Amino acid sequence: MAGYNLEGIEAAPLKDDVDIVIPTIRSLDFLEQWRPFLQHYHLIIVQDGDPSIKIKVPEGYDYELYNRNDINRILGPRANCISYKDGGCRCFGFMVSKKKYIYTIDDDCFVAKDPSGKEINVIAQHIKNLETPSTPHYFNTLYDPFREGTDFVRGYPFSLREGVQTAISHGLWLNIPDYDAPTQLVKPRERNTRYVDAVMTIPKGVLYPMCGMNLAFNRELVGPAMYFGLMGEGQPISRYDDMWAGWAAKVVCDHLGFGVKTGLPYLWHSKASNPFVNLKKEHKGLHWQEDMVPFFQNLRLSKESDTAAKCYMELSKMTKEKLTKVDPYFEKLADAMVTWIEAWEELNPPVKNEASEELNPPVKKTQSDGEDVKAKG
Ligand SMILES: O=c1ccn([C@@H]2O[C@H](COP(=O)(O)OP(=O)(O)O[C@H]3OC[C@H](O)[C@H](O)[C@H]3O)[C@@H](O)[C@H]2O)c(=O)[nH]1
Ligand SMILES: [Mn+2]
Repeated sequence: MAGYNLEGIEAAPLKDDVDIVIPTIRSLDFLEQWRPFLQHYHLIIVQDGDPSIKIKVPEGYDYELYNRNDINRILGPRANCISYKDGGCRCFGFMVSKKKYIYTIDDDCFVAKDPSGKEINVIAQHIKNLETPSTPHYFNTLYDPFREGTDFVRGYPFSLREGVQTAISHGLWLNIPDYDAPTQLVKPRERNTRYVDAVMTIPKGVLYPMCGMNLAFNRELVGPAMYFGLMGEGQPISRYDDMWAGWAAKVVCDHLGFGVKTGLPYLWHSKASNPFVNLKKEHKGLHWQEDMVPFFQNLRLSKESDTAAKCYMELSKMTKEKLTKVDPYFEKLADAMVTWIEAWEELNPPVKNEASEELNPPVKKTQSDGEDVKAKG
């Protein structure tokens, strides 16, 4: 055993170091079922769509809620980098958080059970994934060597067994799988009933389709690279928010020496969005991904890019240079990537050392109707 025994992790691990970010355009009733696992954590709710609609947050949760008016007020002209009418708006929550870890979940996701019938504590598993090293340089055939009851197999070089810091933990889904519209159309009744008891590191140099439905990451390592793009209303593409972020964040993690894991935990995805609507939203992505994926596979970031923010600024330049020929949209996206980093750095100024004057006061968060956003419970 490689020495990380997190099996006994308590029900609400690191509750002061995690923010739960939820994009919503419908209802938050799903939080009732999550109380045993999520109620101890602070929520950042990003309300998409019409800001005049009042979203009800179930009693007992501590939260901040931001609608479009709040985003416009806090970011000013830079708000135009945050998607409207697309789940990608969630990344605003990543930006305003001050915590080390983010867990983001969709509002049609529920608690799943493992094969023994035990309810799955997604946060506890994501924290285990993030708090134990990844092994991107050499594949361990017994999967995650840092889990209880497994280890590195014969032939695994000892020089590589320390692993690297884990930046992203990508969870999966029972019931409705995250299929694209064409697949959903030809397999409307397909349900994922297969629970695979494994966590594995995605090897360095390999991309993957990151889904934002059940996702956790270390904000301090990779936050600036987790921009969910410019999608939704007014844009030629939607539902590629998490894909763009996943490709970008993976090349940044590879470059900075961080790891990405996928597998456990599972949640129960309850709602199949309408495949015909989805096809309209994502059809350009189905074409463009044949160019976007090779773009990310072939790019090389410079050694001067030694932080996620610097990597992302370099990525923006490369996006403009290499993808604008695919569609002029990518020039607009490249500019939005720069705006995102500028906004991120304004809301998350570098921490000054003890000797210097007071840290910048945190961004004042108030709701659009003027009352202070208070931790509500
Ligand atoms: O205009 C919108 C649409 C949705 N949301 C919120 O985003 C979450 C995902 O929405 P939904 O469950 O309807 O989409 P799915 O097809 O199941 O999700 C996949 O595709 C879209 C995203 O990339 C998502 O991460 C994928 O899992 C949900 O919380 C909606 O309320 C929104 O804010 N604005
Ligand atoms: Mn869904």
